Amino acid sequence: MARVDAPPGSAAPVTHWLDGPLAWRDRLLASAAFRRWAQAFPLTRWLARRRAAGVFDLVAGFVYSQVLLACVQLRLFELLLDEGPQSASALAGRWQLPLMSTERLLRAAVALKLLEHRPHDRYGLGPLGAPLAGDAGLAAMIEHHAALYRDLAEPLALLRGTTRDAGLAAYWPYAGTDAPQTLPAERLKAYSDLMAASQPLVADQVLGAYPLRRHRRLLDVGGGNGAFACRAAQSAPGLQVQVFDLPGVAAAAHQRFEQAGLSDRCTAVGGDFLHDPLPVGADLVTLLRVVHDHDDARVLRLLRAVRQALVPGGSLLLAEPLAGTPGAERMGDTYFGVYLLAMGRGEPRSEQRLRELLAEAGFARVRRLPTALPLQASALLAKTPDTSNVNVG
Ligand SMILES: CC(C)=CCC/C(C)=C/CC/C(C)=C/C=C/C(C)=C/C=C/C=C(C)/C=C/C=C(C)/C=C/C=C(C)/C=C/CC(C)(C)O
Ligand SMILES: C[S@@+](CC[C@H](N)C(=O)[O-])C[C@H]1O[C@@H](n2cnc3c(N)ncnc32)[C@H](O)[C@@H]1O
Repeated sequence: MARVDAPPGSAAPVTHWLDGPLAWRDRLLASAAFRRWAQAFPLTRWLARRRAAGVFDLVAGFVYSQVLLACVQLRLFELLLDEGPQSASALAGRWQLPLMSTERLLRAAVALKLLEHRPHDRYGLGPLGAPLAGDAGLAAMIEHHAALYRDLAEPLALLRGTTRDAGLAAYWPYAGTDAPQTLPAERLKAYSDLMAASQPLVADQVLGAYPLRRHRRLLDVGGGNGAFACRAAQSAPGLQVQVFDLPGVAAAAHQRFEQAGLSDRCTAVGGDFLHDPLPVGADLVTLLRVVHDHDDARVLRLLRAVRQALVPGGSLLLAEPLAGTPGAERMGDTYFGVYLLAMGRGEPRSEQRLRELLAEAGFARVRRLPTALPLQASALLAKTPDTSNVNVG
């Protein structure tokens, strides 16, 4: 259905032939009498129950999240994986928590499928808890949400831009300044460590979708403290890898390369990718979880700089969660839409919008690389024209 916008400044109401039938449907669903009928009538009861459960999940979502946070803070999933099923009293003793509240938490986690009841009154991992056991990236992300939830405590203040406790804006200091290269190293460390911890979630998708062996030289722009660069170098033994990030972050990447014994193939350059020239000569540039942090004007500047830096015929691999991902719509428009609003800059973009920006920056063929779990990252591969990089606008 095409969206119909009122022309700017016009007061004439915009209508569509579907408005009438949809208004009728809305009034029906909003009617308590209809809902009473639908939940009592055998043929519609299942749908009424499913809708009610859907609404309930929206109402209770924060409670679910905090049950999960308590499990993560108690390292419950790792414990059950390493030591097997446990009784409530054993866990209460270990955690020095009252037995009653331990049981309350364990039963809450069972209902959320994080845990399962096991024979002899014990608790084991459930189907949603088991994948979390030992996943340091997800655990770090779950613990990090405390800052997001502080910003969300008053959602209307967030929408009006009057939030008092700017948790995420302070956490991501580059989003609130036009001089990010002057940020002190200690303000870069917390987010860089979180990105490194959660980078496997992205690297698994990217490297699964696009093996790097065909490339000679990779430039990871906004590459953080080098976690992806190390994975990339390990996945393709002939590859030279360079990270470009803010000076304090690039210094941390340099240290990581030394510690990993990869300094002969991995290097790091510090600078501001919106103002400083990028190192030239790569045949592949990666932008992983970078573009959605910035508004369109900055993204265009960045994409043009990337195009300049690439050798003719070189490729750009852009990976991040996309808006409108089928089956993961809430991840893009709800989660990242709100997250980036709280951060103070950027937006989740659809594949179509990214294609437009890439075309405007002078990239030629763009194709979607299917990733195994688009919820975690989608990937687009764009090519520079085979001729030299002149006139990139
Ligand atoms: C064999 C048997 C018994 C059954 C077989 C049935 C079967 C096949 C089951 C499948 C089991 C399975 C393999 C499950 C796998 C589950 C997985 C992989 C779950 C993964 C979940 C990932 C999640 C929830 C990721 C969340 C990511 C988040 C919240 C990321 C946040 C990122 C942020 C905030 C980034 C910030 C950066 C910025 C600022 C936006 O630039
Ligand atoms: C969300 S993080 C992603 C890091 C990494 N690509 C990953 O996926 O783990 C964005 C990165 O872009 C870097 N960045 C933001 N603005 C920058 C700028 N103007 N110049 C250089 N790097 C910048 C940040 O320091 C940070 O490392």
